[in-house]
Amino acid sequence: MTDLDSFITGLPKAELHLHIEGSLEPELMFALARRNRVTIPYASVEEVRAAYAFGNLQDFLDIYYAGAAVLLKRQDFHDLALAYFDRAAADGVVHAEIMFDPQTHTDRGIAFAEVIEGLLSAMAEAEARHGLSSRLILSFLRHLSEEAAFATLAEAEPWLDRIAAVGLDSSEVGHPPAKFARVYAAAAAKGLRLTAHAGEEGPPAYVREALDLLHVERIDHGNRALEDAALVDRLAREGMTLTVCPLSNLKLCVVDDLAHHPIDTMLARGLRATVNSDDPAYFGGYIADNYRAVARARGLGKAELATLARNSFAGSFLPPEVIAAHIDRLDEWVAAH
Ligand code: HPA
Ligand SMILES: [Zn+2]
Repeated sequence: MTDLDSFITGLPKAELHLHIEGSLEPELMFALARRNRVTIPYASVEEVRAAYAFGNLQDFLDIYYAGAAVLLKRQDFHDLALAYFDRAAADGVVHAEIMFDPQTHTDRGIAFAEVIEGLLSAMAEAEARHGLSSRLILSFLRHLSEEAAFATLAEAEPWLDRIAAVGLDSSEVGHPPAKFARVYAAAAAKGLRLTAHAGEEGPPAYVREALDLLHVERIDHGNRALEDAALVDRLAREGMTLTVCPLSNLKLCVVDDLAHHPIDTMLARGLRATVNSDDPAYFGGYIADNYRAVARARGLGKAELATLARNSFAGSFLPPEVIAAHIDRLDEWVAAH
């Protein structure tokens, strides 16, 4: 390991953009298919990995939703999330805010309780095992209706004290944030924090809608905001966090080459960018792999990497005093390395 590799692994960091269903490794997919007697359209782990070549977001989503079919029981969601937390802890993650897509499961007849109780028990175990804190982000599937999102929010009611925020994911183009303005207002009224995917494939106007109509506190991805200079100035002025996912951007053809990834441009323009893994089992790397990939491709040094990690705590949904303590510890760690 080079000095920069071990700096990246050891750097205390938060992960803010992670779909727990996207952390389903092919090995676990096979194990759960066997355990639950679910048929999957692959003969081997190698065949699964070979299928992970995507031309765009929808290519990926089709395979990602199909993979989730092996998740049936509380224990499955627990095993899935604990495997992620073990892997994240090894990458220096001390806090993770994980998204889950209830509709992917409830639409298959799985009870909301099975999904969330499995995730919550893994979160408790991760805290005990690694000292890794975590929060849940309930994400609405934007290709489904406003009515379906409202129904999902209603199903979540008994667990609202254990859900930090709502998010918005799935097929972006054709499903603008405006479609969910009323759902987001209802979520905010229930005390939930707000984030949404915007500007991954969708235009800068979707990022503006997320700000103006959803009143989000962070933007997931946000790459295409860079096409609009006035929007960039606004995001910088408002200190908006962008949860950027470099290997995802490469695999989903949001960038053609990591050598052209805009992460350092974002920092240079004063944007509060962070680095995250999105769907690590599908995109070829966990969070430290993402830091390493952009560090190599864009020549980032320790100071920029520390800024990305500092931004990850600053943009989290933790209370201000907890954020301040994380940043103090990070700064001490950086000074010693
Ligand atoms: O990167 C993503 N974009 C939109 N929806 C998603 N669901 C999982 N990952 C993603
Ligand atoms: Zn995402």
